[in-house]
Amino acid sequence: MPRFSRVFLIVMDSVGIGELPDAARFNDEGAHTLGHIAERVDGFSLPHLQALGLGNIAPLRNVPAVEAPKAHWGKMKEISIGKDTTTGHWEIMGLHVSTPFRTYPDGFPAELIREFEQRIGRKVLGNKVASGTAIIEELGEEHMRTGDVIVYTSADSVFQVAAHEEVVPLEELYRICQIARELTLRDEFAVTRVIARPFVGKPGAFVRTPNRHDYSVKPFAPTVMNRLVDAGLTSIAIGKISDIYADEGITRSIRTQDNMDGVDQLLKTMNEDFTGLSFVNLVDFDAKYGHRRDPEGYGRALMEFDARIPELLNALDSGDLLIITADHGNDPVHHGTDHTREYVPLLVYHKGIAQGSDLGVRGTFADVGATIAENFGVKAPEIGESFLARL
Ligand SMILES: O=P(O)(O)O[C@H]1O[C@H](CO)[C@@H](O)[C@H]1O
Ligand SMILES: [Mn+2]
Ligand SMILES: [Mn+2]
Repeated sequence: MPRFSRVFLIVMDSVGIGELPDAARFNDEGAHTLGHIAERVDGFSLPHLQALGLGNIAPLRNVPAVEAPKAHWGKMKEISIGKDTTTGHWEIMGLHVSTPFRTYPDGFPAELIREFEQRIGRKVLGNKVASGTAIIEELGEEHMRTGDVIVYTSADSVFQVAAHEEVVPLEELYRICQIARELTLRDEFAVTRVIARPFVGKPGAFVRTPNRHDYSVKPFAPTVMNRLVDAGLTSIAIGKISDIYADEGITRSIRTQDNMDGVDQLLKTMNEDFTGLSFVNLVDFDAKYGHRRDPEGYGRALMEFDARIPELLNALDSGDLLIITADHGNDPVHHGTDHTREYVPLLVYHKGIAQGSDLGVRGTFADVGATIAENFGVKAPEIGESFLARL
């Protein structure tokens, strides 16, 4: 019998809590996603996360440490060489990404673009590092005129294809991305994720739609989620989770529209009878506010999430475990528009905690995966130390 029959895992995408010791290697000295938002945003407060012990992890303006946190608290270090979503999530589930994913700071090689253009029957615009909203402003009009697709990348290992939904119908864009996926599985053009980035609207007022779709490579080894599925347990993926793990180790996948929908879907699974994991990624923090360097928007999104915490806690049964964490930072006051190399917060709650305890600074994100593995009695990942006995 597992100690907890259901584990609910929430990744607040990009909600980092201060620079990692090796942040300088990533040009991220001084980054502090939560800290800088708290400093910057007037009226910022997170009363429910505060009650769980968020302010006990690190000093945050208006989110003080509390005497008796309702949850166990700590922060976790990333040992993998990377600060992208895939690396962070794979490490959470027990993989050490020791060879960084290949990136393309100067755009993709001409041979790849040529072959891609031939295969899709359209030309390419852009082919450079860019912010997704900026590049559609820059090239969207030309794209609408010519039908050429916009290709861009970032500090992550991503091949992103942006196209207007009325110029390139969604099915075609997805087909185009399948072709890009095929081409970038080759070693010489390796890319972790191909992402369809459809948008709508008129020049000067383009908006991206929720029809984004990611095509990720499969994890290079079985994750804790694979072990759960192999043991006949349930593994529910909500939001981007199925994309991030390329459908590996997942028994059911639920798409979401936004953060609040992600919380709604997680709550629905709390009303279901199952044994295993229900795992949600809340991507708006990162995609809508972190990359856009919008601390106010980010702060509001955090407060909106905070307001849902009581519902989540109430929906839990006595045999449930709730873990809240993140996958990397994305400090909205940091230079550039990319992720930041940070610790991630760790809050662990179940019914019947008289007073939470300090789980300390965890050596790897994989401590979460190791805990889940031990709880369900499946093979432990090669990295990570379970904190199950501390709960
Ligand atoms: O600027 P946008 O298009 O949001 O892209 C961001 O989203 C990508 C995937 O999460 C990241 O690699 C970053 O490039
Ligand atoms: Mn992420
Ligand atoms: Mn991101």
